[in-house]
Amino acid sequence: MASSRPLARFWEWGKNILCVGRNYAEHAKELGNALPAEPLFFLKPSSAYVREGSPIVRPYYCTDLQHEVELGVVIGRRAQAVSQEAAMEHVAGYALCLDMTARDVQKECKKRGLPWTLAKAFSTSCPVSEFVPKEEIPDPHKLKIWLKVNGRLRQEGETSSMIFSIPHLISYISEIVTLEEGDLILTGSPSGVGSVQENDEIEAGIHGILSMRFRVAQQTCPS
Ligand SMILES: O=C(O)/C=C/C(=O)CC(=O)C(=O)O
Ligand SMILES: [Mg+2]
Repeated sequence: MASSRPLARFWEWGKNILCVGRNYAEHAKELGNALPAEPLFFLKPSSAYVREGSPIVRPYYCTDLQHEVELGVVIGRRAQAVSQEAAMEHVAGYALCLDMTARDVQKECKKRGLPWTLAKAFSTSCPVSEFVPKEEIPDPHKLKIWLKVNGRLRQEGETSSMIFSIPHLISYISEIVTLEEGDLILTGSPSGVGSVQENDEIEAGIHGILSMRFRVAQQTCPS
């Protein structure tokens, strides 16, 4: 049953954030990864959301915080094992997202065969833009997403370059995790990911649709 809560504020719902990785060939290559045979995904908690006006906080245990700009897909209707053909009926809209990553920690986790939670799921690791209703984006595979740090372009990618399309991702994920209204899927980052420092300003956008800005802050080490 549809909820009466406005999806335009989906980040307040406390629902799941599912993040797809290695979904752009150039990005998989820049990190030295093979192309995936099927979608790779991981989770962030909903407390990872941060909105414009609040900073992205680099965790005290991280020495290399990196940006990944990604198109987010907001689920509007429960999806359990849906076909690719039916998948888009479950989409309510889109948002621009950053998959902030403690890259040094992720590298260590990969080396030791540990989960990526410390690298990907910390508080403020998921900055999000305004919600864009699906009617305003007739084809989500024809978007240009970009990211600048201190005014310098770092990332620019076409969503047409995704290895697995949005219907493919929804269908695949929904066979494993039942998707619910208010859930968000981050569809993976194009190439150009890089480090940010305290006080840097990150600006990111979907060309012709929206942009957002965040400042980077440093978490103090808990005593
Ligand atoms: O395997 C790695 O070294 C890194 C993978 C990622 O961080 C995956 C993503 O989050 C992405 O491609 O967007
Ligand atoms: Mg990512």
